[in-house]
Amino acid sequence: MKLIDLSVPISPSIREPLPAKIEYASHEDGANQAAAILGLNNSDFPESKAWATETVTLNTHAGTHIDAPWHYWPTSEGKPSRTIDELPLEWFFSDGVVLDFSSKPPGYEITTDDLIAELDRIGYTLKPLDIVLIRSDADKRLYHEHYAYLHAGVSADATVWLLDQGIKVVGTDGWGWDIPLNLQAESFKKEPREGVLWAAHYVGKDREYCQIEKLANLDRIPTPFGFKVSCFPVKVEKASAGWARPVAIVED
Ligand SMILES: N[C@@H](CC(=O)c1ccccc1NC=O)C(=O)O
Repeated sequence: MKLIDLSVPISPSIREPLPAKIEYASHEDGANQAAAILGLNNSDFPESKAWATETVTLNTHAGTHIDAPWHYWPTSEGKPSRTIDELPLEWFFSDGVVLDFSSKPPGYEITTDDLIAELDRIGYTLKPLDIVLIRSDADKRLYHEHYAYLHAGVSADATVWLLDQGIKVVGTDGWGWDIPLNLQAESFKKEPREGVLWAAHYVGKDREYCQIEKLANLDRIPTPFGFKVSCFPVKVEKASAGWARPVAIVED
């Protein structure tokens, strides 16, 4: 069995609007802290060393994470949208499928026809609860200053089509599921109209689903299907997303 890490690190080096902040406390800092809490001297600990810890300030959408329906809109399918802590675990451990759009340029909008053509090419028919992973190789540009703008996105129609196949969890190795936000804004400013800004995300108003953003290493999964994906989100109370460490599980 082979396990493939599909996550990016939580790192301040990734250029995001709200990047991660990590304050590292050394073993010496830990001895000082423990001494203060316990009424001891730091020198009471061996070599004045105790716990190393980190304090992380992190938006729920920074790093590899899973969006909950609440992220998209206050309601979904006519009910209050579910938050990340309310979703069934069964959605996050299932058969995986990689659809390869790495030959498409950054900013390309993937259509329903593109999805159907790629499924045809790999010879696979989607079934309910498959986890569909969109590969654009944007993770290879993870430390680029414009990383957030350098992926192929999925159109609203194509998103609806995936959900029509019974899919509940989709994923992308790009910064976002939609085409890059700068292209959405440009198009809207040229001709203000509905269906341009965050179009695919808003599909979640009518159809309950989750999307994994900022995946990595989809190119390392040896087969387009015939593997499992484990991607349990961290249970952040009442939150619009939870971080995850998705893994592809490939049997020998
Ligand atoms: N990728 C998400 C948004 C996102 O990641 C985000 C949204 C608001 C504030 C911070 C975010 N991520 C990290 O800074 C999107 O495409 O909408």
